[in-house]
Amino acid sequence: MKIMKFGGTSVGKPQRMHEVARLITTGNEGKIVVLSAVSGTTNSLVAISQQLAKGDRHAAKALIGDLRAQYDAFVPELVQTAAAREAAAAILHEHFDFLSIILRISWSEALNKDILAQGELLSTKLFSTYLTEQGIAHALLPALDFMRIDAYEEPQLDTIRELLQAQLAQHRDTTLFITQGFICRNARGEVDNLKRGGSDYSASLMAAAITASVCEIWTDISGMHNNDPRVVERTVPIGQLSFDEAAELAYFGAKILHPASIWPAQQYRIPVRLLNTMEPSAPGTLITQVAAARGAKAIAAKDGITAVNIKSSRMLLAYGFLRKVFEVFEKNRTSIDMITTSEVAVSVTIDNDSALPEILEELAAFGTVSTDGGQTIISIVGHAVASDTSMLQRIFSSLEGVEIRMVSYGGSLHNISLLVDADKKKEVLQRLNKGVFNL
Ligand SMILES: Nc1ncnc2c1ncn2[C@@H]1O[C@H](COP(=O)(O)OP(=O)(O)OP(=O)(O)O)[C@@H](O)[C@H]1O
Ligand SMILES: N[C@@H](CC(=O)O)C(=O)O
Repeated sequence: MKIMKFGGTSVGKPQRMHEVARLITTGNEGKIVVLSAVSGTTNSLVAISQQLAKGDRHAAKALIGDLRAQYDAFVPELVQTAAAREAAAAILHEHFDFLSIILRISWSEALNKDILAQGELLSTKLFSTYLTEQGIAHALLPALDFMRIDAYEEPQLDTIRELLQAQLAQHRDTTLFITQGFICRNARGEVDNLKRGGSDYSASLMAAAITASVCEIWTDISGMHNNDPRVVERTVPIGQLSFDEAAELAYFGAKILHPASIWPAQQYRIPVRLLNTMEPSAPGTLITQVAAARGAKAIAAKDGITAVNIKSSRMLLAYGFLRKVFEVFEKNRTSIDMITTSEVAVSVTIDNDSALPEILEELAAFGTVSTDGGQTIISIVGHAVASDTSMLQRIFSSLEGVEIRMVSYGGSLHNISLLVDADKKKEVLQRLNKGVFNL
């Protein structure tokens, strides 16, 4: 059995859903098809929720009206028969009814999660209606019945496996299943999600739960490219990556994959394929345990980084200082990406500044603390890239004149990272494309 995950753009138009139906009905292997919300829907739901949180019901209502109009136009192009249109109208009625009820109740974090879940519920139900209209046998599996996260928002893979297997066992004669990405239930039993872009993570967790033959991630580009195609003009697809390389790229900003989506596949040795719905015959990228080649494969950029600098003469010849610093971040559940130290100073970077005031207050006990916001981590990733003896020279000569705030080299053989001001990101990515890949 395999997993096929289709992202927002792959289900973003009725014609694209028709194309997805063709793709999932080729071959005899059983499939669990994981869908994202129609592209733009989750952004709209976030905006609706934000207006409600601010108490602006009028603005929220207008946004709900706009979203409804988009779905009203979507349905007649998706399905043709009266029965299917009636079924689709009932689905819209149910979910937009919910969205009108929320205008009358007070906002809470739990309600926010319920609002965000509507996108994947709508896309899967509408897609299922189309499959039914086409006479394609399938079962719609409610992800809320088997996707689980714990109190620390970590997926509970064993529980997911047990619950998903129980669901599949109820449909022994079915070989095609449709389910929602992104959404899950939390430790309190409430509707929750795996964070933005989390449908990839859902797919990989499901692949691990059923030990799938492959986890296919279908999107709008033919595989992982060597650089961010949104920023750099000339980029090329990468045929093969190891799990370690893909994980580093996803974590350090390659948007095509959710950062956490590699570990479940890697743990259960399930190959991951990145494929293009718009060009299904393109080879895309295959991600497996081993790296096919050494050297730089791709460059990624991670935005929204803050550097925290601690200067202290007490650090001089002292031991245990770094442990105390790290404990502050651990206590505040904030992970560190890059670190550099000298004998009297340490700088670390974080991508989540929600606990920054608490962290700064606690660090002040150790020395002088300062921060630099608006930073970007640029990572050059590839198997053993750090042991390529000409790599550092190529990186630095292509970046001559650009101020580099931090360098991480040697922590991982597969990654060289630089911290630069966010407004230098585009220039750095472009210059490295030439310097590292000759493109
Ligand atoms: N290195 C890279 N290689 C390929 N695509 C990249 C890379 N870096 C950024 N991207 C962007 O990632 C996009 C695909 O990811 P995206 O998350 O938008 O897909 P999606 O199929 O809409 O999925 P979802 O709805 O689940 O988020 C591409 O359109 C591309 O612009
Ligand atoms: N719909 C969610 C999840 C996903 O598409 O992967 C989002 O836009 O973030």
